[in-house]
Amino acid sequence: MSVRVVARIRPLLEKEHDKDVIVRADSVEDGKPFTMVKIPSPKNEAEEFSFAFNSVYDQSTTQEQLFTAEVASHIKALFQGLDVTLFAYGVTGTGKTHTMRGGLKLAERGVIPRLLSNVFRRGKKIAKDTNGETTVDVALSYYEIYNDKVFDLLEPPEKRTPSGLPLREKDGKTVVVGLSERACEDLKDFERLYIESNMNRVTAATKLNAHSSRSHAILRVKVTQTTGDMVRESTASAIDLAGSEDNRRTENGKERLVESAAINKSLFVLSQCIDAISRGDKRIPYRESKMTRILSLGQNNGITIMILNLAPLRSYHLDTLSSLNVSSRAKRIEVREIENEVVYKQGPRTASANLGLLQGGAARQPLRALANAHNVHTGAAIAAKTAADKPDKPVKAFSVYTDKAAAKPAAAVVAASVLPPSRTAIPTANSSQLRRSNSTKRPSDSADALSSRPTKLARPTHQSLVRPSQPQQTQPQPLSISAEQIEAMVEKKVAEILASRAAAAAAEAVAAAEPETAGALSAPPPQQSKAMEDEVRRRLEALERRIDHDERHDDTRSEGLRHLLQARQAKERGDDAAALRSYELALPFFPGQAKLLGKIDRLRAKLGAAAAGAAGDDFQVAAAAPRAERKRTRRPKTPCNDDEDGNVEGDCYAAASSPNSKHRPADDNDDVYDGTEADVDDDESFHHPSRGTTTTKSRKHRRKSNNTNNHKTKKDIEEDPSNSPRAARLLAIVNSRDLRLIRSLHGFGAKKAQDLVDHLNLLKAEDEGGEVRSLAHLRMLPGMGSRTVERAYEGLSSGGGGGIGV
Ligand SMILES: Nc1ncnc2c1ncn2[C@@H]1O[C@H](COP(=O)(O)OP(=O)(O)OP(=O)(O)O)[C@@H](O)[C@H]1O
Repeated sequence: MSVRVVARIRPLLEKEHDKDVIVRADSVEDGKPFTMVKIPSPKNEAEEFSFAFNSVYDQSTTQEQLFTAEVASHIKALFQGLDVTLFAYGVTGTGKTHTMRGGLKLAERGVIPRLLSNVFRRGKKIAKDTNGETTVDVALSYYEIYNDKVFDLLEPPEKRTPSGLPLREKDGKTVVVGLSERACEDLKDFERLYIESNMNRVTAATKLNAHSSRSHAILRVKVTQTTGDMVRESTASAIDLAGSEDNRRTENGKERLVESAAINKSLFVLSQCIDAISRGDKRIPYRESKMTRILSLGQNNGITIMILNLAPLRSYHLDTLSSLNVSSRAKRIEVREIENEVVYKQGPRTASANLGLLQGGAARQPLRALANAHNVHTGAAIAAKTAADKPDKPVKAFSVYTDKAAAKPAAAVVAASVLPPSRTAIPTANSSQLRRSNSTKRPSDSADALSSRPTKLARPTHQSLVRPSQPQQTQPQPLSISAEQIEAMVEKKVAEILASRAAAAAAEAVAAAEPETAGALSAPPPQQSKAMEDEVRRRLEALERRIDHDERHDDTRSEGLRHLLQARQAKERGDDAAALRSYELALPFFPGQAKLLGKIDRLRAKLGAAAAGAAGDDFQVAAAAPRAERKRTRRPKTPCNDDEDGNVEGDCYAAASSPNSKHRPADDNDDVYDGTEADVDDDESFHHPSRGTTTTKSRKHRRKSNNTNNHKTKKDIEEDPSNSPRAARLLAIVNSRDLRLIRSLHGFGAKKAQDLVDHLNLLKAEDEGGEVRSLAHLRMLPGMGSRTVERAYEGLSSGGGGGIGV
């Protein structure tokens, strides 16, 4: 199934004129629905370009018509376990937000509120039809990608960290770590939450749109259907992309330009992904922007609908052509229309327990991908045959292992009760596919079941679905594998290997020495046997370690990553003590990781040295400063202002040539440990915005240039300890949190000032007082640094930032 791409041409707005209209909807034949967009060539008005789409909606299309035609039919599929992704794409001011969100009036409501309304209605109907046997829960998460950083829209802006939330890959999907989720009871509940969260979204007036979205907004609606032990989860994602902008037309100011660059970059990456997929390239540049990582076009299963929004005006001519080009290529993207698997809270059978064990203990209905599940039409021949037998069966792009031979399992019964025939009608988009016939299914306990099934990555069962402990003997045993069982399996394998090697070696030796006795196998020479044994043991140990690691990996990794994330956030706050604690907590999850150990050592040394050197420090904090802050502030005498991650703002890279710094690799500010690269976001997601994207090169450059200021910074500030009038004045300005005053400091732009205020608010929210009490403390805040503090400090003496007298 391809991505469905539809185009919507918006009507003229107040000051727009008919004479400027150049885009129109057309059909291939008179009387047929519109499927073409026509637009003249920019070089020759007489020549017209045509772009074909799955559907085209002209200026007269209402919100309701669009929803009914494009979205309503997929709600059924959503409840059948398919994920549904809807996204609006187009130039700024073409109606994306109008299409997705719409207005407040009933008729003006966009796709999102209508989708929710339908989801709640269907959920209620299911509960009613099953007499409450099936419950439907709806939960929302809502976030934005602003300047390539992810922020939770369900949380107030004060709670944002400058670097936003990191991404990780889980079960083949990109997830946002630390994103909140809110249960939603009904439409009213949703509307309250949605309106509230939209206030947190970054929008601003630009020349092209009075309420331009400056971020990509992603709403995820998780639908969970529970019937007894069986849980089916599916997600509808509605994405309102920010619009591309031609900055020659927007007359954007500095801040808008930065946003615009981030928006344009991510949309450019999206168009590159679309091109690469439609060309069949192996490498798709998803990872080059967070938006494309999250959208995962062509990688996600389920149904994807792209709504291309167009303005009909000449002033958009080139932009319109460009977005028509990109989106018409998107039609070629194939999406696997695969339902999410049903998960059982409790294992329905014991026969397949071993399979469950090897797959990480998750009690799931095992699925076997079709040879070409990617293209669901490959099942057409089977589909045609099956259609005649079972016309009401839903479509699947995989076959299900059944346990027909085994005692009647709960699985089949529950599946039937959750999706009664009346509700398993094939979704429109699905109508060409049919379920494979039962003849293709194999019982899960057949002899070859284990060997012939494709390997699946072990996935941790969702916590809420973890099987409750079973006290009764008669209940199926929990799916787990003990260390003894692993040991026994490995022992057995090793014994077999040893025996066969010994036999082969003995046969070889005998054959070489005495051909006539070749038939009588004797033991290999003791030395050779010993060497073999050692070798096998060595491999055995490695295997054991790997099994042990694999088993624990998924479960523990997220816990470990959580600690790493907390450590990073603590560091961003400048709270080294908390960072150290979190790193130490993470250590058991990444045992022996050199990088992590290095970080811990450095932090310990830093905090220890700070404590030891506190008495002689020129920048002692005031006695009233909180303990954690004192720890942060008492730094080693080295005028090094890096944040132990190598993120350097100030003068520390005199230390770059010191023995200590040799141990610090250039990319040492990744919280990436063996096997977890895909899980923790890149470096840049942890960067403070004011630093921009820090490449190793630029970091080196900065280190170099900062070296030259090394002496000066320390000397100057030493002459002016924190309690000097000038320092007090600087601190008073900072602590005022007054953006205007802070911006008046030398070296502070709007962004730096805003970041500083955000950070102080964060400290306050976290009960750390939110006051900066010394220059040393100030230097340690994210985005600050010796150089910044020095400039601001010097600037004060020459009259800058003079709004506050002390
Ligand atoms: N189908 C429509 N009917 C009526 N008004 C529309 C329609 N589409 C867009 N508009 C109006 O056009 C203006 C721009 O629309 P909107 O803000 O949705 O654009 P956008 O593509 O989301 O822009 P940006 O990318 O800058 O956020 C708004 O005033 C909106 O109300």
